[in-house]
Amino acid sequence: MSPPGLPSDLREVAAWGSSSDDWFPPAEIRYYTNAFIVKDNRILLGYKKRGLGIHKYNGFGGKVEPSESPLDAAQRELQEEAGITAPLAHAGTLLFVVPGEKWAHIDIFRAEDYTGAITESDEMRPEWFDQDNVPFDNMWESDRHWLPLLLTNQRFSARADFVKEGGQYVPRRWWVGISETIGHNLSQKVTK
Ligand SMILES: COc1nc(N)nc2c1ncn2[C@H]1C[C@H](O)[C@@H](COP(=O)(O)OP(=O)(O)OP(=O)(O)O)O1
Repeated sequence: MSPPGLPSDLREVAAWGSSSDDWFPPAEIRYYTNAFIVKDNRILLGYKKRGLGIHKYNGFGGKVEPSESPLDAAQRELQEEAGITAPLAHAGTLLFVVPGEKWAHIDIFRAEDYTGAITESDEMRPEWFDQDNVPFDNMWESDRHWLPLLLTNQRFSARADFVKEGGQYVPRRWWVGISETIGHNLSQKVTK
């Protein structure tokens, strides 16, 4: 069964953590984006130089600003952080849950092409990886369970609960499912 916060019609493809631990309780939601370029059997990742997820590889993204749609924000963040534009398509969603913090609802996008020159920014150092050599040991721990779905273009929805201990995020439980009906209205503006 899908964990709270995810659509109910999902088929489980990966789960980790003790089912005797409850999922953390609801909190206010903040919206984020994350965008990946997948081209010629390689994936473009960025090494995060500051902020949430510092020193990890990830897609390019950040907070959805008021009056932006998730797609607007994903395009803006990709340009700001990697210097490129791309025909982004929605690939999935990830709920990142930490007790005492707002829930991060992350809309994840992918594209198979881009325009512009890939450029390092203050926040990210872009780097290509072969699809069979993704640096999972230097990424968020739950990424290894949904990124293969992104690579094979299967839409997913996932939840990852972490706790913050000594300034570090430590995984507690995650769950990944797939469905044809995932997603919300991506043209809808975020109002807060
Ligand atoms: C398990 O949790 C997460 N996994 C992955 N793969 N990515 C995550 C997770 N939690 C958050 N993220 C992503 C979502 C965003 O793309 C970034 C965080 O965005 P940031 O805080 O850097 O937002 P900006 O608006 O760019 O920040 P500034 O205000 O510093 O410009 O991490």
